[in-house]
Parts: sequence; C-alpha cells; structure tokens
Amino acid sequence: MASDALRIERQTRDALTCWKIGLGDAELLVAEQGAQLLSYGRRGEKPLIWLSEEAAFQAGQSLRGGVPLCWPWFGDLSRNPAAVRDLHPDPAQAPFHGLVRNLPWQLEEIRSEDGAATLEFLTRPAEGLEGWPPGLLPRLSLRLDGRLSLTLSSHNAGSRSLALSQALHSYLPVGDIARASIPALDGCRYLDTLDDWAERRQQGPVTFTGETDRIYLDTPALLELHDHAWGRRICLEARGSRSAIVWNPWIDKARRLSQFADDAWQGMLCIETANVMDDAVELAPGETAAIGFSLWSEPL
Ligand SMILES: O=P(O)(O)OC[C@H]1O[C@@H](O)[C@H](O)[C@@H](O)[C@@H]1O
Repeated sequence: MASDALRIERQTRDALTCWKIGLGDAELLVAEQGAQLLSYGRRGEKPLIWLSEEAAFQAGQSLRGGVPLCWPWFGDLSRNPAAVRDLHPDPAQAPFHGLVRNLPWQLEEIRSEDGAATLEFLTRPAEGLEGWPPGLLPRLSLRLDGRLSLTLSSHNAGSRSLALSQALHSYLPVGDIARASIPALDGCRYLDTLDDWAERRQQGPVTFTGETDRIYLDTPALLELHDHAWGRRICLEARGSRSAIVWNPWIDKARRLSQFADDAWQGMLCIETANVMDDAVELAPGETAAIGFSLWSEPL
C-alpha cells in the first residue's frame, strides 16, 4: 500500500535544479527555472504530462514539454489586445510567450497538510527586462493531492492599472493523436491562427487531422481529452479562465521545432488554460488575479 508521507528530493539535471515530490502513489518533477512542471503521474499508470525525450535541461531555455508559463503575455505580443501590447515599447520585438518561462524562480515554501503537498514559487524581474510592468508580481502554486492543481497568481503592487494575457501551456500525452478528441469545445468560437486568425465556430468535438493552432473563446471550465488509444480521459478543470489554446504541430512543424523528435507530434497535444484575447486580465493597483487548473484522469 502506498505511504502518504511526503517525499522530497532535490535533483540537479544538467544545468537545472529540479524538485521531485512524491505523495502516496503520485509523483511530480518541477524545475526551478520557469517554475516549470516537467512531469506528473501516478505509479503504474501512464503519465499525465508530456515531456519531450529531447528536452534540454539548459539555463535560459524553456524545456519542450511540461507546463511552461506564458506571462505577462501569451504568444506574439503584437497579436494581443491593445491594452496588453502597451506592456512593451516594441511589441514586434517582444519575446514569444512573455518573460518568465526561462527565468530563475525560487522555491519559497513546501507545505504538507491534510494529505496534500503545496509548493510555492516566486520570481522577480531581471535587470533590464523590457516589458515587465513595475510592481507586477507572479506566484506559482503547485498542489498535489488526489489531483494536481496549478495556480498562477499576479499581484499588481504598482500604482497603475494594467492588462496582461497568460497561459498555462500544458503538454498532454496521448496514445495516438489521430484517436484523440476534445468534445466539450463543441459550439465554441475560435480563432484559427493558421488561417490568418479567422474566427470560426467549432462543429462537434475537436479532432486532429493536421497542424492545429487555435484559440478557443468562451470555453467551459471542464475540458476532457478523450484518448481512445489508451482508453482514458484526461480531465482539465480551469479556474479564472474562459479561453484555451489547442495546439499540435503535426508533421512539418515538428521538424522545425526545437527539442522535439520528428515523430513526437503523434503522442502529444497542448491544451493551454488561458486568459487571451477578450479574456485578458485587467488589474487595478492592489488587485490580484489567479488562473489555474486541476488535472486528473478517468477511464473512458
Ligand atoms: O515553440 P514555443 O515558443 O514553445 O511555442 C510553441 C507553440 O505554443 C503555442 O501556444 C502556440 O499557439 C504555437 O503557435 C507555438 O508554436
């Protein structure tokens, strides 16, 4: 029988410091850099988070897989709403997916209470980092109990109102992308970034037959990824989010991606819990906003 004792192990993987946390039969690995969750699963079961077999544990470079944090803007800043674009003097030159995914974060605390373990990570802006609004502070909380929950909160300790976009860029494993679907997005509006950002409406479940890179809007809180190859559903329940990105690079883009095997697109996809486009966050001075998800699996 699994022990409920908390297991904590600090590891050095090439250039990165990581923490392996176990509780009962659940185990996760998180890198201090980017506060990036790298793996999560339960003993004897398939993983619930995908990490590239080519992931590079290098300083200053986000690892391919896990849950990179896109903050305080998602994707190409120049495609964001005007209030978010205002964060940076030159949106066209701003780094893709924001500023924090390859910054050092500090593990501030590990707590264990009521059968749950919680890790809190903080980071502060590096000197000279353009686009970081004065006084905006992110915090990532990772909670392990029967499920895994991530919460990214942003506190505006500055004196001006500001807007931000963000995403918890979850890479999820599937047995076969051709036999995976997301039924709960049926009927949602989406922007197809591969077709000049045309707005469309999802008809039926999302399925995958080619490169897919879409921003879904007005999304329901609970998205289930049905994996018919592995006979399970991955449940992703969002908090503080009404938008989601669904991404699979397919064959050609897979060849161009860093830290990504040519055939890896067959066994993964991203469902990113987000605040993007008209779901971007506005924060008055003194306010805090939080986005998060809980993740678990059930038989299909
Ligand atoms: O290679 P990156 O910067 O990690 O981005 C990966 C993908 O992230 C997704 O969120 C975007 O929608 C894709 O367009 C992008 O390719």
